[in-house]
Amino acid sequence: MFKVLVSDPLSEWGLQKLIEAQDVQVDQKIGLSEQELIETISEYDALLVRSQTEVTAAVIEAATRLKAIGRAGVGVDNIDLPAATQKGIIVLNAPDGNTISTAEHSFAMMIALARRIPHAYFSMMQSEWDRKSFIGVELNQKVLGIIGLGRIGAEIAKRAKAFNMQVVAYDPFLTEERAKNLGVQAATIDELVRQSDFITVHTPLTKETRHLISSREFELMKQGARIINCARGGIIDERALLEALQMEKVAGAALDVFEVEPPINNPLLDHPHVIVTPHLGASTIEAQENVAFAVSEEILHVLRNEPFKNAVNLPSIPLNIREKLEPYFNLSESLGKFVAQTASGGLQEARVTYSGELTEFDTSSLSRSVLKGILSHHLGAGVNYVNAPHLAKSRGISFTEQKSPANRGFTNLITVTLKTNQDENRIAGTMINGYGSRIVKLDEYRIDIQPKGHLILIHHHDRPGAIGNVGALLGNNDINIATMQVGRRNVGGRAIMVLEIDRQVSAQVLDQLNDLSEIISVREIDLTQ
Ligand SMILES: NC(=O)C1=CN([C@@H]2O[C@H](COP(=O)(O)OP(=O)(O)OC[C@H]3O[C@@H](n4cnc5c(N)ncnc54)[C@H](O)[C@@H]3O)[C@@H](O)[C@H]2O)C=CC1
Ligand SMILES: O=C(O)C(=O)COP(=O)(O)O
Repeated sequence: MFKVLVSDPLSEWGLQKLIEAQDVQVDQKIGLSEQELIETISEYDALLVRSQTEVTAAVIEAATRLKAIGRAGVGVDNIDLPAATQKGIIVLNAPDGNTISTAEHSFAMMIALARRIPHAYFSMMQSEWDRKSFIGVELNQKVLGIIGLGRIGAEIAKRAKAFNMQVVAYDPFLTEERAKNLGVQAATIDELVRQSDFITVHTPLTKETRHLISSREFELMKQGARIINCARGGIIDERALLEALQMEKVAGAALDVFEVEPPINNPLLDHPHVIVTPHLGASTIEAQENVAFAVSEEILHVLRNEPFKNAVNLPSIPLNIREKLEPYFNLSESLGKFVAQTASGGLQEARVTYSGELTEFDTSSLSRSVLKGILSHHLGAGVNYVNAPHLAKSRGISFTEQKSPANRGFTNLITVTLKTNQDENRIAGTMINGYGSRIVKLDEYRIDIQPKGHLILIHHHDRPGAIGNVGALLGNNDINIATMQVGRRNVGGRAIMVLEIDRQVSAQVLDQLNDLSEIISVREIDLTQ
């Protein structure tokens, strides 16, 4: 039974799939302190949060069985991603579910700011009828600067066009084609800041975007510009914003998010030209159902070892590519496991080479599988797709991937070379239509074996009787040989045998094999897990 902890308020409807799953127990414990979370997290296989729960390094450290953290929303800045990645915990989000709600909220904030609706409402609540103090401005024909033209930014752009605004956008990943399709003018951040009457930010909060709008940018702005932040507190420098408001450089600001939430003693809240909401961008019935449903599904997939899509600490693979690569995952991992078991000494370098049709794809996910296979031989079950690159790096193992046009007669080929401080070993495998995966090369020897089960790899001298002696010895020890492959380069030279056997052999039998004449070395290869 998997145990899932929900530590922020999530839509009950959205959670249904998880609650109804026979193999899952869901506990909802809302508003836990960091200490309480640390004390309880070791019971859980998955944790589901929104933006309130701070999933700190200390929480992750205490999470001994956690496989996944699900974020019912977009921003994952409340989760210590490096700590999760290092521990091999998959962090998932629900990036599409709250786009429209947040875009609509940003637009609502822009209009409320332009027409001073909250101030007018507050005045009427004081029994006033003041029609002079709340003169606003139109959006019509104004320039809207959008910083971060992702999902939400793009929805804002569409709506702004309907209001007859001229839209300029800054996003380092904005292509000319996308700008054209959305009818926006691409600009640098300085150009955007200089031209815009309204500026709205829609980037994630990262090292690069922290204080993206600060004193320098406020100085460049048009007199009387208006600012909207419904993305993350900290993208706009709050101190610089307050100064710009006090100097009347900025005519108003609409804020849904703050550097510290909830904001305590934040002077911006007392400024007459600031309007605020308590991080409500995603707070609609629709968005909450969407994100809770999406993240519940993803958590179920991770727990049940099924494919999932929205991991933020794993490279994302488009569905059509994933379908093409799917058959290669087991092969890649088995090649890694196999070659690691043939090596002696400390690992130094691993290289994966893709040939044939595989050169057309982004194969980084397959490389992760190879690396997982290699490292799991040494480091056990703690290695997974998420932390394998980190573990290799932290142990000084260099890991490279390359593509080679030479396919050596195979329509696809994955070759793994593993270098240690004592030797270098190479293995190659392929997928054959209708036959599945095969290991086709070990160092310089051509072979043909299925990468599965218990295997014995023997290096020997190619002399009469060598193979018979091995067969007899295993037979005498009641070990059945399912298949056997022999490879040699020249008659009477060095050769290899790969035997598939029905069960694990004892160390004693391996020693006896080693002692047979003509045998150079014996290795047991376990590909059962
Ligand atoms: N107030 C709320 O309740 C909500 C806030 N958000 C916030 O909105 C942000 C945006 O969400 P989406 O549009 O769904 O994400 P997205 O990933 O689709 O878009 C983010 C865009 O920012 C761009 N970007 C990254 N670094 C940049 C930089 N230095 N300068 C300019 N652009 C940069 C990216 O290229 C991307 O196009 C989220 O990261 C989240 O923090 C999201 C949902 C609800
Ligand atoms: O999805 C996001 O990034 C949000 O900021 C929404 O936050 P929330 O889930 O409403 O706490």
